[in-house]
Amino acid sequence: MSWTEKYRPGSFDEVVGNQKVIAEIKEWIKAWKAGKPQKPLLLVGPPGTGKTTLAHIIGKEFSDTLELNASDRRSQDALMRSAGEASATRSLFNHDLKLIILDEVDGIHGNEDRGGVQAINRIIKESRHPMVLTANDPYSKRLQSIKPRCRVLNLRKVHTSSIAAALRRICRAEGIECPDDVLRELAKRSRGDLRSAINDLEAMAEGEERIGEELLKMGEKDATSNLFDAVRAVLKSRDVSKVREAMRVDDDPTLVLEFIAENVPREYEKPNEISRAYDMLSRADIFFGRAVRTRNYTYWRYASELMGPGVALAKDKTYRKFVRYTGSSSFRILGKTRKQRSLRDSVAAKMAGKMHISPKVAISMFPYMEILFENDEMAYDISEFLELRDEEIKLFRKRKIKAPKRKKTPRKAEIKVGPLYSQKKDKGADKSINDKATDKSAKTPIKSSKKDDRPRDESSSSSDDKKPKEKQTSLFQFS
Ligand SMILES: Nc1ncnc2c1ncn2[C@@H]1O[C@H](COP(=O)(O)OP(=O)(O)OP(=O)(O)O)[C@@H](O)[C@H]1O
Repeated sequence: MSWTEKYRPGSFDEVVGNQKVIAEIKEWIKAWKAGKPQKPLLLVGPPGTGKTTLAHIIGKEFSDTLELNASDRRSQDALMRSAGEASATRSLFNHDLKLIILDEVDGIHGNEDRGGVQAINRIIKESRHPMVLTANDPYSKRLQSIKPRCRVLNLRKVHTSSIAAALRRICRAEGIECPDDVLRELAKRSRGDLRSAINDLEAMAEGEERIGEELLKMGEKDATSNLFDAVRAVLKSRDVSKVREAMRVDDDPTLVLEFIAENVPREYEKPNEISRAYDMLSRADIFFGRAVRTRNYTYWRYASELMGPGVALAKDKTYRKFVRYTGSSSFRILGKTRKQRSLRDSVAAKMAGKMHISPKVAISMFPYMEILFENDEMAYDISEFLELRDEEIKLFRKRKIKAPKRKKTPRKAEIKVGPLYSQKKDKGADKSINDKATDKSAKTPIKSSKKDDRPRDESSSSSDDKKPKEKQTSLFQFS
């Protein structure tokens, strides 16, 4: 049994925080017992603050409890069948009062939930039994019509010092030593969510008798705490309903998939378990893709089942060990390589523009470029031709390129651009090479080349004959 269940308060005295709300609840119960029917209670508050716990404690004050999860498949008929009958029929004696609990009435649902709000409103209207509803989001659209029919009690996040005190009690009961500052830090990180604080404590205390600062560092979390709770539930448990519950996080579900995928081999030990888990994840990924392609987001449900319960049941048994879960390394890698990738793309775009090839083909030519860039002159010419910046050049060569010493012949650089490539078309490119390749004497050759209206192939061939052929094996040889 998880610690959150083990230490779930059984009476109002054990509930931490929200004492004003508890006082109002007690009055509400008193009124019902005195034969004065009351509006249903709507407990609204952040997760892990004790709404469900309070509903169950209230249930103990009545003869019976009928609990419905409003997030489950419930249509108007289903709700009325199960709760409607019970709510409308009541004997004349108050000791027969049944508490109807509707948990998470602001849940997220698909089309089959049409009529759910209507059904809830109908039950509220017709019920002669006390009712407690719970919800997380006070601004949920679903609550708009329900709220006016209820007595709304807002639960606040549990105070850090109260959470620390609750954790201290659990440590004492479990025989675990933990310094106060560590407990306070844990409480602070839970941001008012006592359930998450207890879950963290349990994970950190696994197999330990003492929890110290060091362990606290290991368990450090960021804003993605809910996400880690989901990962922990999937990897640590084989309880399908617990896993499903934990999978309901605010984060992008594909991010949850990434985090689970990252941590599977940290938790699972047998190769066939790991293989089964990744099989489930890859199937889930297919459904995510399908959902995006077809915009039919009901596919998410399949994905969620596969990456949640599917991965959880991929293991033969649960492992009792402390595992440090980490975020997805694929994002870290993408983050680290972002600069490199943008350089790659900008060079590919330049090559594509000048060489009339696609960026993809350009990227496939990078290994050849590295070879070509080993030669100083070639490296100089190509980078001039492509107008590469220094950092782009570094993609192909680490050493600096020295400007080649050449004779001041006007045609030389033009020829190097290569007879295959149309010099008629790309005068701009030739010019830039001429400008720099011919160094200080650049002006003369450009002038002469501009005046020259003859096709370059012919004009260049005579002077070209005398030059070493090797220099003509330009960029375009490998295209
Ligand atoms: N105020 C509280 N006092 C004592 N324990 C609490 C309190 N709030 C939460 N807990 C602990 O957290 C567990 C989960 O609490 P509970 O299910 O009542 O939260 P909730 O507010 O209904 O959350 P959710 O909105 O996610 O359903 C409980 O079993 C209990 O161990």
